[in-house]
Amino acid sequence: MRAPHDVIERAKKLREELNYHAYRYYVLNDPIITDEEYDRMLKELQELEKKYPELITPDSPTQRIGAKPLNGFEQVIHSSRLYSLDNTYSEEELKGFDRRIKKLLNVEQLDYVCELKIDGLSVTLRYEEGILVLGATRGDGTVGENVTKNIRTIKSIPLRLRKPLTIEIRGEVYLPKSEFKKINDERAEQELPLFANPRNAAAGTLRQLDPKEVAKRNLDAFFYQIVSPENYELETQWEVLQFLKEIGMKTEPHARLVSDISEVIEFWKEWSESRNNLDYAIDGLVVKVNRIEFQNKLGYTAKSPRWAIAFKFPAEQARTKLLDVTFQVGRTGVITPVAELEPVKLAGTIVKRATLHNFDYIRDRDIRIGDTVIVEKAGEIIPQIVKPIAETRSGKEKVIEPPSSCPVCGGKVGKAKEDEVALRCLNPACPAKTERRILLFVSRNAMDINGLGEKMIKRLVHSGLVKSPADLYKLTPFDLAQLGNGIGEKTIRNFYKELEKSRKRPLHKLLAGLGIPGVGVKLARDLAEHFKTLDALQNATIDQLLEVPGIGLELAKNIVEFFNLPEIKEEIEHLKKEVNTSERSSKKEELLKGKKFVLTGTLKNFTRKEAEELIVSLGGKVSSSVSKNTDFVVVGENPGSKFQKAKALNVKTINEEEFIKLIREGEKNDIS
Ligand SMILES: NC(=O)c1ccc[n+]([C@@H]2O[C@H](COP(=O)([O-])OP(=O)(O)OC[C@H]3O[C@@H](n4cnc5c(N)ncnc54)[C@H](O)[C@@H]3O)[C@@H](O)[C@H]2O)c1
Ligand SMILES: [Zn+2]
Repeated sequence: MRAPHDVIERAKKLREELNYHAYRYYVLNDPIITDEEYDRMLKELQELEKKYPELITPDSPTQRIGAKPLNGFEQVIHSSRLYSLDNTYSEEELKGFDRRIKKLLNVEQLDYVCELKIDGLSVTLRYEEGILVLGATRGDGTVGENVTKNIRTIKSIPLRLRKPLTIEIRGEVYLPKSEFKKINDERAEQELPLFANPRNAAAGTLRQLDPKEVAKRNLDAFFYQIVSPENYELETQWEVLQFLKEIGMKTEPHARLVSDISEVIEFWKEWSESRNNLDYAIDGLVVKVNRIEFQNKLGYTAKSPRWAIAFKFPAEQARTKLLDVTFQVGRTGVITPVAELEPVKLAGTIVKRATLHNFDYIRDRDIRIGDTVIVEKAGEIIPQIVKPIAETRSGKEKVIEPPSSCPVCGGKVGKAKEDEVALRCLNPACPAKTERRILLFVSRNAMDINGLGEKMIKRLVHSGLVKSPADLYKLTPFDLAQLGNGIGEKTIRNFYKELEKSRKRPLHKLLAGLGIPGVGVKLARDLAEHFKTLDALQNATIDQLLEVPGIGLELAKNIVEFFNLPEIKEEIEHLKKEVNTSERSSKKEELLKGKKFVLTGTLKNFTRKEAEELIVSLGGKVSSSVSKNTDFVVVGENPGSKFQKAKALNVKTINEEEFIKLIREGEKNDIS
């Protein structure tokens, strides 16, 4: 039967759309539709192609997986293909899968292994005689990217196996949720686009060209597959998992062996509920036929194994009404439209507001006030509006117009650069901008001026007393007292104490507080270390900036541009008169010299990585196990066995507060 014209057109449209979104997802790591929407379109195309096989083109998204490797990495031709997985969101379809393969195998009963489906990206590792020699991404399944150097930075991946095997092992690299949240917080602070979910963040991280940058983010990995398991006398997937553990690979600890599809469904229900308790994102289960002999009999389609299926959890989405749109003005004047929603329950919390990103986003999706919309929470980030449901419109919905003037100061709005998506308030003196700039300047990672809360900053800015960070240093007690209510003598005294301390902070703190586009806490440190003084950095050329690891051309240009802005030049002249502008670090590096630290449990103010970096920057050492030679064990929440061991060995333990004290000590010494 020949496909009718409209079907041909529809298939073409779907192919184009799917290819575009696959490109955004796999190559740019920046999807703009949800996985559920993508999967729905893919299913529609699959069904059309099933009915009219002549519609299948070699480039159809139903025939291929992933994407071509990025330029910049050496290509790796895989020894055997890496496949994608078929997926379903429905119990009925899962039962259909069970019936189908039992029929194909001609058996009554089947064992399955249920594994949690980690939302990361697949990698394949090659060990030769026990030594890690290659790590590669999946790419398009046939050709991947050689990311060995980046893989080596992942601490849980052994560089040497417990047995001297030559073996190829596959698994999933992921970014822990806590780390994902931290990276997005940093990006939000810098007004950089956020990663949509941990998977995109993990892919964006592993596919960076600079392993040093990769090492700074705590990627982790789980493994679940061995190529040619028969060669190691393994007969089932369950044995594969045990074997992987034996040779030193990390496997996901919740996998379960079951003997019936109903148990799979039970397991799926359990995890749909408790998925949020894990520190890694999972988007479903992977259900695998346990016997490898059966797997081999079933084989593969163009895209995926016939012996496995991803049984996905429903997306964390809900429908609600868009009541209104308000506007938030950021530090650089970016105006973000915010959806005010009829409160709705989503993944256990009540959501009232969600981001609409920018006005192009609104226009592309034709979102209107009064619409019924889909809100989604992806991972841990702020909820976003996915799209309106146009069918439910009454005709009274209102088109959302970008504001013609700044909602805070009434100033002119426009785009800073022609190709920019964001709309900005162009008034350099906009109080909303000033407020945000001051907030950044006084924050803990920057100048750390305690005792200056959001409210007080608001009052200082609105009274006109503070127009820039340097103005903080010119405030008189009289100015402060004048602000009225709640600002007593004690508050004022405390403020001056903190302000004085901040004058002597090292350069990297100042840099972190200036709001240089694209420069977060870590880069601020790197820049300070490299250039030593603010003068040197201010006068740095693009070439000199490129010498700093982690700084690319785009960023270097932005930094130069930033320091050339007349208002920034002026601001810096003022600041130079008030605060230290050099990175004096000699004494600081001595502070913890030779001291050995072990960390256990979760800290509230730092990630593990940050704490480790701090210790190292102060001359200390961090090791992973407690011994008699350990000087301090820093104990966070829910400490592990290291805490017991420390007590048993009589090693000094300190809590987070004491740890912070120790470090503050470092900063004081550094500046005195
Ligand atoms: N939103 C978008 O624009 C967009 C675009 C393209 C693709 N996607 C999404 O990407 C997905 C398709 O991507 P895909 O081809 O990588 O497939 P997939 O992520 O759905 O499933 C296959 C992958 O699962 C991973 N996996 C995790 N745990 C596993 C385990 N225990 N055993 C085996 N594999 C495991 C492996 O990396 C494997 O490659 C779909 O869910 C689709 O919605 C979204
Ligand atoms: Zn404004």
